[in-house]
Amino acid sequence: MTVKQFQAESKRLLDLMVNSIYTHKEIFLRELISNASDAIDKIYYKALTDEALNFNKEDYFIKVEVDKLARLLKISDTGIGMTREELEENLGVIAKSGSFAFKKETELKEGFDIIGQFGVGFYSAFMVSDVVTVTSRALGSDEAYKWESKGADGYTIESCSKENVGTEIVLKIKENTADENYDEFLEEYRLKSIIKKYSDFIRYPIKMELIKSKLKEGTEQEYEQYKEEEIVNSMVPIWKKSKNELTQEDYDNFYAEKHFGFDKPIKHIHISAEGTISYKAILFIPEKMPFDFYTKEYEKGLELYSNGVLIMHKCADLLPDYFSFIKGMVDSEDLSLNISREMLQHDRQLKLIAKNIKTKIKNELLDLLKNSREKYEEFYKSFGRQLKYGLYSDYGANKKDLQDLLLFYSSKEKKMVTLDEYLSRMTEEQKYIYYASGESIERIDKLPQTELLNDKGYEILYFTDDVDEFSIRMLGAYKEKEFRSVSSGDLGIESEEANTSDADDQSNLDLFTEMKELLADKVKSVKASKRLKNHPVCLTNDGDLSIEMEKILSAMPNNQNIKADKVLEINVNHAVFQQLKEAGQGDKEKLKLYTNLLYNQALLIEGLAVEDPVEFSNNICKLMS
Ligand SMILES: Nc1ncnc2c1ncn2[C@@H]1O[C@H](COP(=O)(O)OP(=O)(O)OP(=O)(O)O)[C@@H](O)[C@H]1O
Repeated sequence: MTVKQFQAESKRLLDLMVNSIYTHKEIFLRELISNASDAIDKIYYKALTDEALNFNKEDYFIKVEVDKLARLLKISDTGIGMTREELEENLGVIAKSGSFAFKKETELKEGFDIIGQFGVGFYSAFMVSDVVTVTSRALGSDEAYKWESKGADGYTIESCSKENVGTEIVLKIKENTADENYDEFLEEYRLKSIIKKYSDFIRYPIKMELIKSKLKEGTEQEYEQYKEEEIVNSMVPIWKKSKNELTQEDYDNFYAEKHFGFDKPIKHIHISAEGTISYKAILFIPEKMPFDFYTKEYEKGLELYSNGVLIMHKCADLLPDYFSFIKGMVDSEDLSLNISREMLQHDRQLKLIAKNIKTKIKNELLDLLKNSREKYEEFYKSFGRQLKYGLYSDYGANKKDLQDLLLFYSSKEKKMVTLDEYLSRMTEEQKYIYYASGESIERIDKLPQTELLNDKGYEILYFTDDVDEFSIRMLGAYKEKEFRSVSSGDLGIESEEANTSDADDQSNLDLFTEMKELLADKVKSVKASKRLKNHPVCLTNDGDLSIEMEKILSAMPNNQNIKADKVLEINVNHAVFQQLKEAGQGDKEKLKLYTNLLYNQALLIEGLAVEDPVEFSNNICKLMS
């Protein structure tokens, strides 16, 4: 029998397969089952158009059988089969229109992960087997042919006999090597789990003979083994069912079965889109944060199916980072099974799907916020931070999409509020949306900087998350209202307060200049406060960087010691100020002591560390004695 040569392209691919060190070799089974399913589809469609043909669903199935001793794995189908010519054409020539050819030789040599990047169809069988034998009888033919190959050296074709129409692929599974275990592909239970994982939703039954054990009749402890044929796949994908056919439990089960999370999702989104793009998707909004969510290990993405066949476990391109918590799957008939990861990024269909999904998720979240506030707040506790990251990532490109999903604690309402709710309560003369940053609600409650605003009855949003201020800075304004920190130099309040009347008289200004000199570059200036009521001092900032941001930046690993420009504000109506004034008029030592004490108090209130605790404590003693 003459050995025929493969086409050059096919030979290259085969070489790669035979010598592959790819770690997910199990996908060969997905590829073969997918081909078998396609072959049954073809008969099915023929039957739809040809009255002479009857499609009897029970006659159509895929079967996976193992002969452990002989190291053989057989995948057979009752599909359309192949003629001799088709065997030559389909298996001797690489069918891919260029996905493979488009990679340059050099890239392939450098270990380009072709298998991971491309579904590779039939040839993937050579990753796990030494010899592949395909026996096929085409629909309408009495003859059958056997195609056989040991890999890149070529293949043979001869006629043979086969009882039924269809194709049988027998793989001679490789022997184990020091690094690779091939025996697993001869274990029924391993095969079953591979089928469940990748081909669960193939429309036709995938049958396997599984060894089971049962109690021997008449005994109480003796077991005997027997074989039983089982359909391994569930066949109908839940996403292809209509929404009214499904219960909440169905969705919850699907979530659990797919290992999307251990919690119960807060909401599912079942999409069935048709039109310019057609796809189906089931997405979940989880309730609890996965333990690794805010670590590098966490991988975002959705399962991607092409017409019921899983092509990618985590397709990251389907989700923007700020929705990285979303779990689920997408199935589209418009996507090729063999699309590469690289090509996916540029795939127009996929981009459209991703855009569509993004809008749907946003709308569902808005709906949750509007109609199930409690649930939304629960969700926000876990993932609000991610939404806020989304605000400032990509240079704020997504801020419009995300701004209405934000929640902050309100000084007035004593609960989480949206920016829109804040706006609805603003009075006409209120210029800005005010916020205060701090470690916790309790701490912010006590911040002296909030006194004036509270007095005026203005609502303050509390920023307790370290991303808050950064993301709000990116947002800049909400519906044309700018944000303003309670610590910022200008609060935009026309001061009709009497307490500032003598604040700027010359003697005070001289005193402040002197205090500034004593504090040197610790502060940018010392001045009379317009915002303090009961507290003697506070720190505010002059410039873009707030004190809160300074704290966050200095806690980062690559701390560059960036400092906010601090202003020490003094309450000129406070009893302490009189003492300070008196000290300033002659007792320089006392002025130094008071200035230091006040400055350190302001640091403590702000949650900043006192620079020299020993000196601070000595100063208190000095004051007492
Ligand atoms: N079990 C089968 N029954 C009938 N024809 C088959 C079978 N397996 C493979 N073929 C034929 O061989 C061709 C090549 O298969 P291969 O898996 O390499 O690529 P493909 O299936 O065309 O591509 P894709 O995997 O992207 O669908 C198929 O298109 C099909 O015509």
